[in-house]
Amino acid sequence: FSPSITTTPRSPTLLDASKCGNYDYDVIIVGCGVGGHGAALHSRAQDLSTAVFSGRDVGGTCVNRGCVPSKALLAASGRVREMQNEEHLSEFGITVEGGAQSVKFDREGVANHAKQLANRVKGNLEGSLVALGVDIVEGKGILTGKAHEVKDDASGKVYTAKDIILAPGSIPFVPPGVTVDEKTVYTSDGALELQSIPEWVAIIGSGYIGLEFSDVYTALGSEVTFIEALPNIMPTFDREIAKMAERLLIRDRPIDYRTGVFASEVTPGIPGEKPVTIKMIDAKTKEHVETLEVDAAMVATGRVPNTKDMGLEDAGIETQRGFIAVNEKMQVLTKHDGGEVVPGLWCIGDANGKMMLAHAASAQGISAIENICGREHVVNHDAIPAACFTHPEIAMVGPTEEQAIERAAKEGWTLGKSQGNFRANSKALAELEGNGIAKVLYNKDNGKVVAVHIIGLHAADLIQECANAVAAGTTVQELSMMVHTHPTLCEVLDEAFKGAVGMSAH
Ligand SMILES: Cc1cc2nc3c(=O)[nH]c(=O)nc-3n(C[C@H](O)[C@H](O)[C@H](O)COP(=O)(O)OP(=O)(O)OC[C@H]3O[C@@H](n4cnc5c(N)ncnc54)[C@H](O)[C@@H]3O)c2cc1C
Ligand SMILES: NC(=O)c1ccc[n+]([C@@H]2O[C@H](COP(=O)([O-])OP(=O)(O)OC[C@H]3O[C@@H](n4cnc5c(N)ncnc54)[C@H](O)[C@@H]3O)[C@@H](O)[C@H]2O)c1
Repeated sequence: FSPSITTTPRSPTLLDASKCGNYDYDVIIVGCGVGGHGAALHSRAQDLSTAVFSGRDVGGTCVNRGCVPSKALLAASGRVREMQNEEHLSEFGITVEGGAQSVKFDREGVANHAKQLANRVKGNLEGSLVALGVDIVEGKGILTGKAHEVKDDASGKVYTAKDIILAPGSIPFVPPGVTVDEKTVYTSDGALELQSIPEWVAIIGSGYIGLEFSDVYTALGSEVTFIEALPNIMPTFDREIAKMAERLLIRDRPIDYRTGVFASEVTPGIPGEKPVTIKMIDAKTKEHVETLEVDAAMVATGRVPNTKDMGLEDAGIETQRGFIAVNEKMQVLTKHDGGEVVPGLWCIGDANGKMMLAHAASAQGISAIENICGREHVVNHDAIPAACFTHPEIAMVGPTEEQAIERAAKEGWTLGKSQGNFRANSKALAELEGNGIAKVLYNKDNGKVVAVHIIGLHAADLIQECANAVAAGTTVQELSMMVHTHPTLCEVLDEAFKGAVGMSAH
């Protein structure tokens, strides 16, 4: 996540709050993750006096314990995988003296790369806030129960603002019965420190986090067993893509899995002395099915909002499993069903549960500020892309094919489908990465792109063109006439767009 500074730096704002009348600030933001940071930058760009409560955690999950360090681990481990793959190297005509297996890595060095990158991005983030004149309050912000007020839990000082944006983010969800010691049984928080590379690690949950870490672990030499509660592995992904991912990311690697089972009891071990034990029960019958003894277990079973102890009850706000209800404009509602708008209170990012992605949090922050400024704005969540940074990557925008079929039937339009292939793409073949597809789903009646799912080299970068198309309502007819650079991976999409209108790509 790279912060962009878009306005002229100003001096601190506390004393020159010009628009906020009787308040200390125009806007106070509680939480300084990417959501809070995005909101703060946009708030200053509108010349609003702005303060952020950071809870001593500038950058939040994404920068310190999420996107940034995990991508550093994936980058380093991906290189190890590639350089140790003798067959792959020999196809390029490359040999490594002493054999590809002589390529070594240093666990601490890899871990340091992740840590240093996180610190660097955190510093950049903090620097951008300071340069723009955002006041940073280091403590935690707690609603006092009186409108427009936030208390600093460290000093007890109360600050006021015309508008308050809650951006407290999320923390790992640990299912009941699972004991985490962050050494042998850990969440992503512990895993990112890469304290060890276990010989055999069980990963509980086959979502984004589980998949990305299976990529890191297998590249660094571990064997992985997935434990997934739902009947399919990778249950939240488009089925066709998940099947292909199973071939590319699971079957060819030292990975096996159990599906339809809950990890009901997980007990930490002692490295080198006592294994981690994992009792599994059938997801339907709840009967014990198996007990595994492994070197380590990673808990990747989703995330829950970090909204405890921030004074929500005192402010008359009822949460659902901790999630704060918001309307389309990001205004906080008193409750999830039939709640009323709480004036001057907004919630963005993971805590509102709309979409747990860094760029979604930031986009919601910008949107909230637009609405605060009186310019009505609604984020189109259907046009927000997502990516899983495995090797190869998986990326998508819009509903899965299964969801799109349902949507088309319900709304009465015809679903079209067209595919581009990496195996026919010159750039992919030059990289010896011919595995993968790009699937474009569109509305046959008006030509508009509904969703795109890609698995293949640099899918995370390729998806942006598709997200822009969904956002702008571009049709496959228009896309098929747009010129794509040759030779690039973008031509995989060109093939799919052209295929949708009966043209053939070169
Ligand atoms: C391992 C991992 C990898 C990920 N990879 C990606 C990825 O590649 N791409 C992607 O888009 N997303 C990724 N995510 C998800 C992404 O990190 C989150 O969606 C994003 O961080 C949400 O931003 P946020 O601002 O809502 O919350 P957070 O980043 O969680 O920030 C909230 C901040 O508020 C602070 N806070 C909480 N309460 C208070 C309070 N009362 N007062 C002051 N401060 C408070 C918290 O300490 C935290 O610093 C990943 C997550 C994980 C765990
Ligand atoms: N690249 C990215 O964009 C990225 C990367 C990592 C995380 N994230 C975000 O972080 C959030 C959390 O990721 P995640 O992978 O933890 O959650 P997830 O919701 O993607 O996947 C969790 C999986 O765990 C399974 N599960 C839950 N309880 C279980 C149990 N007791 N036993 C066995 N399986 C169980 C679920 O069925 C599900 O498949 C996601 O919402 C994602 O948006 C994004």
